[in-house]
Amino acid sequence: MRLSGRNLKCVRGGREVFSGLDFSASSGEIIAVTGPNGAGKTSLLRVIAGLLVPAEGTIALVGGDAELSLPEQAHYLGHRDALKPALSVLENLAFWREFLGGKPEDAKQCLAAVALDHATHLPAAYLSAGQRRRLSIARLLSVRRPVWLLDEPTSALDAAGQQLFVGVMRDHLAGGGIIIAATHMPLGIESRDLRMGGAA
Ligand SMILES: Nc1ncnc2c1ncn2[C@@H]1O[C@H](COP(=O)(O)OP(=O)(O)OP(=O)(O)O)[C@@H](O)[C@H]1O
Repeated sequence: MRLSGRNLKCVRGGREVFSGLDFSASSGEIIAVTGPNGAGKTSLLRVIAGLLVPAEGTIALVGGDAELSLPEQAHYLGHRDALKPALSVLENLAFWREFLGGKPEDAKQCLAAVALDHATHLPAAYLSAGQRRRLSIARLLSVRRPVWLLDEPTSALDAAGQQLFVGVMRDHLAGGGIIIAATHMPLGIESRDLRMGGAA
């Protein structure tokens, strides 16, 4: 499987954020998108996820499921955790499994992978920032999709959480997945760098 972007241009609010941007990643590869505030890292992830239309350029996923679009084969984890505060940990995961469709994985196992299985019935409103992030990471595991688009995935994670997340990423890559992660911090895993320029 190969995910690539060619000659991508992104314009937001009438201002060019980036142009002439190329990238490619094959199964088992992770790209760390780095650069200063405002460089366009989130915008690039949103373009790949199909949430923003590029002003120019193309994105292709070769070797995926021909019946599905790229957004249907990708998980987008934004830097804000998309959780419903009144629902419990387990109910939040159930919501996402329903929303995402496809074959669901065992919810308890997904929560165990991020060490949240002790808090399944706690309302999301009561979770700490790091626990909310762990629950968002469990969403990546709840329905298998080959492409992971991650925005500051390690923010709010403590050292143990970061270590767990490295294991989660390694398993995904070993299974032939692709990860594109925007980050200001080292991911703790060998990655290729895509450096974006621009001013704050
Ligand atoms: N909805 C919007 N309308 C207009 N401009 C926007 C919008 N969203 C983002 N921008 C602008 O696009 C540029 C790129 O923003 P983006 O969030 O992609 O940067 P980033 O590299 O992810 O930054 P950070 O490191 O701060 O997260 C910024 O100048 C930002 O102000």
